[in-house]
Amino acid sequence: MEVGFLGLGIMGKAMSMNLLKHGFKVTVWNRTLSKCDELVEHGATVGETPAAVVKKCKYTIAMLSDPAAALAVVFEKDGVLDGICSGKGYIDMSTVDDETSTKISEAITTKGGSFLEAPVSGSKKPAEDGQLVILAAGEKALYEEAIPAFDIMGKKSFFLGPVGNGAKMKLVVNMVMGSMMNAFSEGLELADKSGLDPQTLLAVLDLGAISNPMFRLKGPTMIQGNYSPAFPLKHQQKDMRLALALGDENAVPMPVAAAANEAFKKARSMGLGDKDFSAVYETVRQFKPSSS
Ligand SMILES: NC(=O)C1=CN([C@@H]2O[C@H](COP(=O)(O)OP(=O)(O)OC[C@H]3O[C@@H](n4cnc5c(N)ncnc54)[C@H](OP(=O)(O)O)[C@@H]3O)[C@@H](O)[C@H]2O)C=CC1
Ligand SMILES: O=CCCC(=O)O
Repeated sequence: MEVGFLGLGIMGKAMSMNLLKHGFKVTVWNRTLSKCDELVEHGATVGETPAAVVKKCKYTIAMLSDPAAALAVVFEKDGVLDGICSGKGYIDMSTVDDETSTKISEAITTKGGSFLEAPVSGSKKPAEDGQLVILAAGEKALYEEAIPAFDIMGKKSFFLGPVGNGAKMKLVVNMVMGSMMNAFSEGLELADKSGLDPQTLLAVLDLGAISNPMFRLKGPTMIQGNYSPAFPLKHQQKDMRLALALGDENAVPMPVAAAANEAFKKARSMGLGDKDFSAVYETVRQFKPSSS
């Protein structure tokens, strides 16, 4: 099977590499061209523009940073729309809002192509290991055709109905995750400042009702102050912002998520946007009294 892949950041690189390793023919494109090199070493070919990739491949997947990037790659000159036509499928796996996804879907289908949104749960390591959770919505026939690729990239795929439902599900999940990360950061700091060993807190949390993979994975590195990016903080803040907008639209009060968003914004203002989202811990760590 031949697929195109647009966007070779942390996630796109791992996902396209997995497709290559499992025998797919992959044509890649990335705005910063040099990021294609490693994929080429593993057998990928490079398309000069998104349009060139779409013209070459029956199916094209995108994994881009945010709504602005997802829209630019489709609508700008030599973008996806310049290559799409009947018989071709476009699958956007970026985390965006439902309005962005709907705009892209309408443009693709107007030109005769088919569209699926398919954002993912799971980060760098699950992407490398083919263990993502895929939250697809849009054209059911394209979903079924994409299953061989989804089965390589993920451990479970959901089909959630019309375009927008995948984007919304992803934003709800990441809103919960971002709120949890802030509560966890405060807990680590509270343990430390009140004379407890944060490592013991991790052991206690892991044995109780709120044990979860995120605390288990991120706790030890947060205590070390190691924020090597798996999920960049700027993207988590984008997801909180988009989830809060969804809350506005549906009149859902979300005071916890709003506070978490402020903490991520604070972290960005501290220059932590490209660090892992767990670096939000630094927003509570920095307020420790200098005498302590
Ligand atoms: N990292 C994670 O754990 C997860 C991330 N996600 C989501 O997946 C998406 C990608 O995340 P991730 O790989 O971490 O992000 P990265 O920041 O590592 O990569 C972003 C990609 O988007 C491209 N890009 C940004 N702006 C533009 C633009 N204007 N035009 C064209 N290309 C652009 C970048 O190109 P360039 O290299 O040129 O900058 C790069 O390929 C995001 O929506 C994120 O929220 C979802 C699940 C987990
Ligand atoms: O969008 C990023 C999600 C990260 C994760 O699910 O671990």
